[in-house]
Amino acid sequence: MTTVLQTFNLTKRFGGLVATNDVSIKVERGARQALIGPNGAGKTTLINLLTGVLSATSGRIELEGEDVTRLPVHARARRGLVRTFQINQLFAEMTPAESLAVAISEREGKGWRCLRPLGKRGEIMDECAALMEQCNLLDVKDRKTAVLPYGKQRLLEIALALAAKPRVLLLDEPVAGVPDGERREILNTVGALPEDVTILLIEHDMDLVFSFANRISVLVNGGLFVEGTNAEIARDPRVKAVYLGEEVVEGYHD
Ligand SMILES: Nc1ncnc2c1ncn2[C@@H]1O[C@H](COP(=O)(O)OP(=O)(O)OP(=O)(O)O)[C@@H](O)[C@H]1O
Repeated sequence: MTTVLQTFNLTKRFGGLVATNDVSIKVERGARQALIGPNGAGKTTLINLLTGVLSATSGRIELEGEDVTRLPVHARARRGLVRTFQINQLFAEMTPAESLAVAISEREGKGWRCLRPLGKRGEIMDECAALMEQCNLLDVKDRKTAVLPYGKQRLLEIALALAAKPRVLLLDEPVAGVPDGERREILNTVGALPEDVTILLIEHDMDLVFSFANRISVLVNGGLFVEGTNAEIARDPRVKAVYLGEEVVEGYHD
């Protein structure tokens, strides 16, 4: 197996608080890996370190063997390390079709010219349509993002991340805040993501974690507490203990 993303003794301090404590994790190519942990465990901080939103106090991050620890967000994204991001403010006035056309066009270095009937517009529109189909957005493609159901907005976040052609996709709580009736579409879309895209999922929803991931890393107090297959994590009494009786891994069966 090839390691795509790896951290070496990664540490982040905020004053006296150690939010990420000496974390060394490996993500293999094609993995479906989940990052879980109780509130305040350091999940968001770790993701922000991986994407470059935060800079590490010490330690190293490698993407496909290349040291990216000091690279800015956009340079890591260009190398294929992409996260879902909150669209609510960014693209509120645009339709999914327009936002995706812009995202694809930006990736191709063509800026906003895609909105004019010029050049490779046809190819961009084809890719746009394919992404909307993949992410269940065709039925809302011409509606303003601001008025879309929340589940569709989260799907658009995934589609926009896919438009960047990620090699590693960091999915940040894709069903957080989504009403029950809209979750299935997201679970299906996430479940059908292309196999060649490596995925690290941060999630509180254990149904999604156990149905989607094949490897789980548990963070506690900023440190990597335990890592293993779904079955190993589900039966590990230490994991149950750190969640202090929350209904976390009870529902999982081999
Ligand atoms: N910018 C910051 N300044 C100071 N402390 C911070 C900052 N960001 C995070 N922390 C602290 O770092 C610790 C880890 O926070 P983080 O948000 O990474 O945890 P989390 O696992 O994502 O939590 P949750 O599941 O609640 O989102 C917490 O104690 C938090 O208060």
